[in-house]
Amino acid sequence: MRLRGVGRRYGLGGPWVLRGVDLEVPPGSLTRVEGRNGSGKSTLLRLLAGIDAPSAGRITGRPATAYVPERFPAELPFSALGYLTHLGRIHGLSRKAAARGAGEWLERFGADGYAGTPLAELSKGTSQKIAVAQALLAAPGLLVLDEAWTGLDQAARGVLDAAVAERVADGGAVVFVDHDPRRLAGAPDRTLRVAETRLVPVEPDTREAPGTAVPPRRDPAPQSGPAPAPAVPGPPASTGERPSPAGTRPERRSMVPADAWVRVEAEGAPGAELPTGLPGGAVCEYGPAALGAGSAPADPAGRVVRLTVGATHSDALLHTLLTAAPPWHIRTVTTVGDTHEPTEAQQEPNKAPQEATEAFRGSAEAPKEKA
Ligand SMILES: Nc1ncnc2c1ncn2[C@@H]1O[C@H](COP(=O)(O)OP(=O)(O)OP(=O)(O)O)[C@@H](O)[C@H]1O
Repeated sequence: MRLRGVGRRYGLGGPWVLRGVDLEVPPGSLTRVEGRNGSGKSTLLRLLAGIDAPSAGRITGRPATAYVPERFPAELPFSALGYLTHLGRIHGLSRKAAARGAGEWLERFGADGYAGTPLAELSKGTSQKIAVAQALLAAPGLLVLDEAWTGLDQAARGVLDAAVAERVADGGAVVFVDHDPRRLAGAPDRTLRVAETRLVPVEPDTREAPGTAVPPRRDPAPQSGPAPAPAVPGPPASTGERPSPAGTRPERRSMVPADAWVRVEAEGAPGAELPTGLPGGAVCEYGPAALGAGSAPADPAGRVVRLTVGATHSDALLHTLLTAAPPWHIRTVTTVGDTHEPTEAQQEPNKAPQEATEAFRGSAEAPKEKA
């Protein structure tokens, strides 16, 4: 997708919020947008998402696009499942595929217990899960996230981190804004700053040190169209380099107490072996060939592992799993002993609190643990 000379101002003769923006958004790229409050980040993201039109310039080559707004329209007269199914249909899925995708994403975010709940009755955290799920379920070519992590609990943020990595690895483009400068740090191909109506690239060496889990894409991203000549070109093609070893990165600031534990359940490809030297001395309860097998039964297919690690090493562990060759699919991320992070149970005291911090349920073989 390309933006050429794009400008936006509100109202006739109003001041320009954006002006002369030239930008290429290639497939398989991850772009962070930053800038001061009121600088025009959301304006740019709405233009990218196609829900607002430029006052000047042109946008061409838009792929199927999904958008997570800053504020979710909670007043819509739908249940959570009905809304997601409806949105799936709008994104072009068949009714069956939309309903299946809606159910899967509700489960993955640990919100399947609220499938029949009207949107207006959902907590802020669950509403945000629905807002994110509606964007993810059609696997869009362009995913635009405006502060999408805000309001999500720790486990759901991990699910979204993993979903972003999956989208980019599948050749989708992701553009995001987040108030936390460390969000997906180290993963974006580029960071762009909105400043005084312009969009300028941020040099990597002026950025804060990285420290989170989502890896750069693993595969070279296909580049399409003629070579760009914009002020802000697309990110360079992947070199196919392996990311720096997990555990060498500074740890991400987290609301999870340092003495909490994080349990990760991951599924490998047939024959996949766990990377050696897992960060933080991760304890494997069960897995292929009963790796360090404990009391829990091994998954019959031998492809599911459950790893427990100190919270300060969880990002590095996720990073290691997601960047393994072949990568491991993250099934659940459960915070154990997290007393600070709001859980669904805490947000919605009248609703069933079971498995409150579970990102999504494991298979029938996977033994359940109370967090
Ligand atoms: N619908 C609108 N009508 C009029 N002015 C608007 C509208 N939307 C945004 N603006 C103005 O455009 C400017 C940029 O707003 P925008 O929300 O894009 O900034 P932002 O960088 O996302 O801000 P924040 O970080 O606070 O979310 C602001 O001055 C804002 O008041």
